[in-house]
Amino acid sequence: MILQKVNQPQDLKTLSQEELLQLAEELRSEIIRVCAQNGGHLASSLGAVELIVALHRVFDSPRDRLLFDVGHQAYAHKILTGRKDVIHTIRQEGGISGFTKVSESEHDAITVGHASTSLANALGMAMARDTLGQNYHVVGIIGDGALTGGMALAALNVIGERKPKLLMILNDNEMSISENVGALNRYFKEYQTKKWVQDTQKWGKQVLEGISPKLFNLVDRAKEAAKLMLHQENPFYAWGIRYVGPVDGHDLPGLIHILEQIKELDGPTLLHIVTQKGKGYGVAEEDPIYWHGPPGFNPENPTKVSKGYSWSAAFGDAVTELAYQEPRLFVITPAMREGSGLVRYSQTHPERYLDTGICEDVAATVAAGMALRGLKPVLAIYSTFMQRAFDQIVHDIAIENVPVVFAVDRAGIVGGDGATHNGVFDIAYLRTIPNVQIAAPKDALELRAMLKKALSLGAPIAIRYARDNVEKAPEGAWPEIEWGKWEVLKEGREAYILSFGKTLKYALEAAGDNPEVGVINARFIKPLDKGMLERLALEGYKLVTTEDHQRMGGFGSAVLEAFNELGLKPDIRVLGLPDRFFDHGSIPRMHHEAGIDAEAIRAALAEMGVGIKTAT
Ligand SMILES: CC(=O)c1sc(CCOP(=O)(O)OP(=O)(O)O)c(C)[n+]1Cc1cnc(C)nc1N
Ligand SMILES: [Mg+2]
Repeated sequence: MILQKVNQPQDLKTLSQEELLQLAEELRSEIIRVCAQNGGHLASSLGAVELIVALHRVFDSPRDRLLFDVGHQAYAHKILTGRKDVIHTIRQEGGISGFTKVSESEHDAITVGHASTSLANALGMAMARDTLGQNYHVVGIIGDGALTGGMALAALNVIGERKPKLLMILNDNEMSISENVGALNRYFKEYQTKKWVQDTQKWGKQVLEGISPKLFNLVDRAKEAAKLMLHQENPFYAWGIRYVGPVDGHDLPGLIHILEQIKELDGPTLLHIVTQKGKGYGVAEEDPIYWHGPPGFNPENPTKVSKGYSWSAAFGDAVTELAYQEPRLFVITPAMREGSGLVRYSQTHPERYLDTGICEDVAATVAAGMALRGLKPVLAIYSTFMQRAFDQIVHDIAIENVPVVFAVDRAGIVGGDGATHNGVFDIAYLRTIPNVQIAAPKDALELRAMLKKALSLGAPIAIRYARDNVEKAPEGAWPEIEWGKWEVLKEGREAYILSFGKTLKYALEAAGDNPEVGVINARFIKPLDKGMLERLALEGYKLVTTEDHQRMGGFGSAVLEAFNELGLKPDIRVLGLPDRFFDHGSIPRMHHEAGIDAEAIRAALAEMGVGIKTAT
């Protein structure tokens, strides 16, 4: 086993070409083994194996900085940089992160999980290096999906102007999570199929094989001039960035060779490599969408498992039905078709479906434009990724009360993806924006009721739901809902627990059959049901609020502010996530640690002296 001889990247420097090829296969097997055990980003990591081996052969991490965009494709990087003995803990409680993480290793140049940040970060590092008179390589590795993000494209614009010595590697597998979208993606798809491009590549590879880096530089300059004369429409030229490729991203010797030849080139260079997502593992090659991030599986007999009926599926079923009733409904996703439950909708209503690519900011403002001109847009977006659209929600939607409905998925702690993916800030940042309303359904029926009502209200409305399974609502069920009114789920003689969405189950568990304690489905977070709040306070009830959201600025904060406005001071405890990040791990355990579960609610009730009685 070659991997036994490799503990740090410098151990790659002495391996022969055969040993490097063998190492790549061993890394592939290890990635499959670990993902079979833990689940994880299998297809992306398999597709980046040769690239990562070549990078660590040619460059000197951690002196040279390797920045992986999103960081989900970096399992081989983790194994080669001193973490092979802990790779089996990836995404597990107390284990290593599923993404690169600065605090985890000196070899992890950036902490990521959200897409499109690597190039801006790489520019910053290259400029720091040059300003401080230091000398090391900075390499930004970005996927074709992440390159659809505005941050990445804007960074290219600045890089092309500043022209630092910087290597960017476009890992192009024509996939995001779904098939990739966008004009750049289409251009390169066509570009690669052009006969003259393929012939030039072949000729170029032969020529480049046999020449020294110095001569490569001369050839490169001649090629640049020729391409400019041919008015090569390659967009990277417009950005003033040297473009090299496309080359085979699984040809390990070829990759090593080309990296050695371009690593010393001055100015910004983009190496375009073509890879296959899922490379080397049949099922993942055939279906890179399912195997992008599968749950655990049997590596000998890998089969797809159903993850159960989720809130995402409930949303997808609801909009698919609604679209038949409402011809102006239009659904947008920023590159999360599968994750947001929209596969069936995209097939049944393709003419009213848009995948913008990984650009939540653009998606929000496109929705605004649609709403301004008479459509009824629904933007399906994860809570955490909606953070990318904060200004667009204020500037393009809320100020003019533009009617966009946000279907906010993954609200709350999400588990294996960890801190970069938890959806725990949306209430805090949305409720401060005038005109924006926030609702949280308790089940699929209430989701349907809220969705249909929201589309008739003509206002910006966020409907948030967790990463969780839910009972399927009957087809054709469109119940009414009294907008802005909470729902008493259980009467109480002395106290009430106010909660919504996922934490309602903790509230009901804490109340149990105790006649002293009631439970209210506080399903409208903005506007609050102030009439209910006033009644509860005036009638002297003790109150506990609980939410799977930061305590600071969350629902509980809103309730406290409301009592302050009402001039009322009930005995109340506000439970929510403490002021820290929650990494990957078990959701129930993190809820317990955060103090928002049934045990914490009971403790709060006891602290207020609420009698723990059982029904007589
Ligand atoms: C992990 C995660 O959350 C991923 S990985 C991924 C596709 C990336 O495609 P790329 O071509 O860059 O890489 P590839 O998988 O190797 O093809 C998306 C959309 N997401 C969700 C997502 C959505 N939106 C933002 C801002 N960041 C992320 N990470
Ligand atoms: Mg890709």
